[in-house]
Amino acid sequence: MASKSGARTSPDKWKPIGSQTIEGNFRRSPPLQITKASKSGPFTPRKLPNSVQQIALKNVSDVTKEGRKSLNFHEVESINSVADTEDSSLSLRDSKQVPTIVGPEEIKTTNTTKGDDQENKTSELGVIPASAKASDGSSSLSKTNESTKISDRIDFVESGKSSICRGSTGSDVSDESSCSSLSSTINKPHKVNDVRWEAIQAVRARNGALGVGHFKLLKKLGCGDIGSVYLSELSGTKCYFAMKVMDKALIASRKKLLRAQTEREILQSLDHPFLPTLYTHFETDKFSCLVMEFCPGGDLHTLRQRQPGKHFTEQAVKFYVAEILLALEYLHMLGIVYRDLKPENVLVREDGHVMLSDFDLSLQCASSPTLVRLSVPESDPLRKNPVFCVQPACIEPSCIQPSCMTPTTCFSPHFFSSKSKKDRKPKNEMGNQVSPLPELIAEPTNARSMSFVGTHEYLAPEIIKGEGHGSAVDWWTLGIFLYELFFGKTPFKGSGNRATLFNVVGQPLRFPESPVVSFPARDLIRGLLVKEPQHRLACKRGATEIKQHPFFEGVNWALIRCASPPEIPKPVEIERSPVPASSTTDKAAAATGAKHDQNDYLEFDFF
Ligand SMILES: Nc1ncnc2c1ncn2[C@@H]1O[C@H](COP(=O)(O)OP(=O)(O)OP(=O)(O)O)[C@@H](O)[C@H]1O
Repeated sequence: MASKSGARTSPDKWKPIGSQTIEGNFRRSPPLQITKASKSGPFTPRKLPNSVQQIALKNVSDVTKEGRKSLNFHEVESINSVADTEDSSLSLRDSKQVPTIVGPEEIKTTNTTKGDDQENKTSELGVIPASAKASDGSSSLSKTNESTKISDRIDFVESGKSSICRGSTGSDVSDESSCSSLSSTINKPHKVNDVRWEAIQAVRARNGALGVGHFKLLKKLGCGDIGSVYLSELSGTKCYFAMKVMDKALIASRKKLLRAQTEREILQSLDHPFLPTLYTHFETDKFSCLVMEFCPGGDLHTLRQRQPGKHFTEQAVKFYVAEILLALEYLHMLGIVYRDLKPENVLVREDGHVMLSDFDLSLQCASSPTLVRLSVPESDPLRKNPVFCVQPACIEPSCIQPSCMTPTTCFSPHFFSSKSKKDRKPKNEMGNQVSPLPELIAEPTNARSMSFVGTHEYLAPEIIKGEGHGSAVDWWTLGIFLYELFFGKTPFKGSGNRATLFNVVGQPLRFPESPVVSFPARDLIRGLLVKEPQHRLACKRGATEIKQHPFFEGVNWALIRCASPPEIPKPVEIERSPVPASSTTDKAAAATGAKHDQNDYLEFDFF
């Protein structure tokens, strides 16, 4: 129950940065997720009756027409996997339209829900016809070996959908103790100076466990596949949070408990400047709630659309990609393959730095980060004073705080190299730079999944081809991400999702003539978008390889979080005045079953 006490708040007057344009902006469809159970033994495709497959296929087709949605079609477990993230489901990560296929029961539900729509969607993800056009019209891909493979993959996906057996590993993830990388929500050493963390701890110390009664829900921020997110205030503290509220019965009926659990467990384990903080989580009879850091700056997709030409400058791209790279490196260290990188999943914090959100498609597996000492010449001062503060360790406050007293100097100009042009190495030598520092290799190299997971335009070729994938998919998606931030579009987008998949596998990478993007930037994108994962940049030494690329030349990795962001969101306004009856918040409240109490806070009947 939302508190009835406290000053009056007008949730609809709350204005996040860019809220004026966010609503009007085109927002890509949320991800499609097709999932099949993980299993612990060797993968054996199972088939459901054709009729069932057709229904499943129709729903895949349905979502593929919608645009950029994540696919999550888990077919085989990963080696060393604690758990692949999903139940056996096919779902559309769309707040309005979320058909889900898990087992026969759920297919039935979906069938009912989708009704007439299904017929004309069947062909979209069916076997791709021999004459299928594979690109935006400029180039076509007739049925070659590659296209045959994609078709086979789609057939495989279809057959995979029919398996309703949840693998034995599917429930392992529930046991926190079974995954050494997961730690308690309480244990967040990097939050010691965080006022929100202190406020939460103070309530905890005073009242014991936190519950929904400690929060005022102010505004609905958005809706995902497994829950709705609300701006909330810890009562009496003026500390704001994003609270994700998940209807337990609903997610259970849609076989998404495992996804919700995966997300919670991953969030619990995180303590990194560019990843979300889970302040607390609690359950009511009906709802499961995650209280996270609130990002008032919206997501990077929306922010990009507000830029001149709808693309970021090189300096801005460098900043955002550097932060996301560190986040991915940290995740890989924890044995988490993220799998769903895209601008929509990158949220802009109050201070303009970014964080990667949305972990329900991630793969958890084992990782053994290794510190590799490179040979350093006798004369090198590093030999006497070796620098052991490798990148991940540098997120420790003790490591970077002293240098962070003047935040604006960390990124610009010192974030970048101050070398003059003539001091710079020729381009052909640039790729061979080797850092004398110890290198951390954080790749979960043994991770392998056969799941069909991600967002069409971001899917790595090995996922589409069903060859099994590992952490290299995150480096592929980083390449697409870079490309999109630079050019305002993704490189392989076709006229439909099927064409996009063909293009990813079969079309060469091309760059538009404008905007003009530097050679190192294009070189990095090329390195990341190598179709064979074993030849892709970072496939061997992970993020370390990418950090050493000339595009990031001069970046002070340890101090990025102290650097000046390209854009800082305006402070959040929360005007405390009555809410007009027709307000957006009222509509959100009506949609979610919430209503305003006498103080204009959202009050949830279901609590
Ligand atoms: N920490 C946050 N701060 C601000 N807004 C947030 C935050 N987390 C989520 N949101 C908003 O809520 C929306 C729903 O988030 P949520 O993570 O539930 O779904 P999603 O990102 O669409 O993906 P999925 O369907 O996989 O859950 C997001 O699109 C975003 O606009």
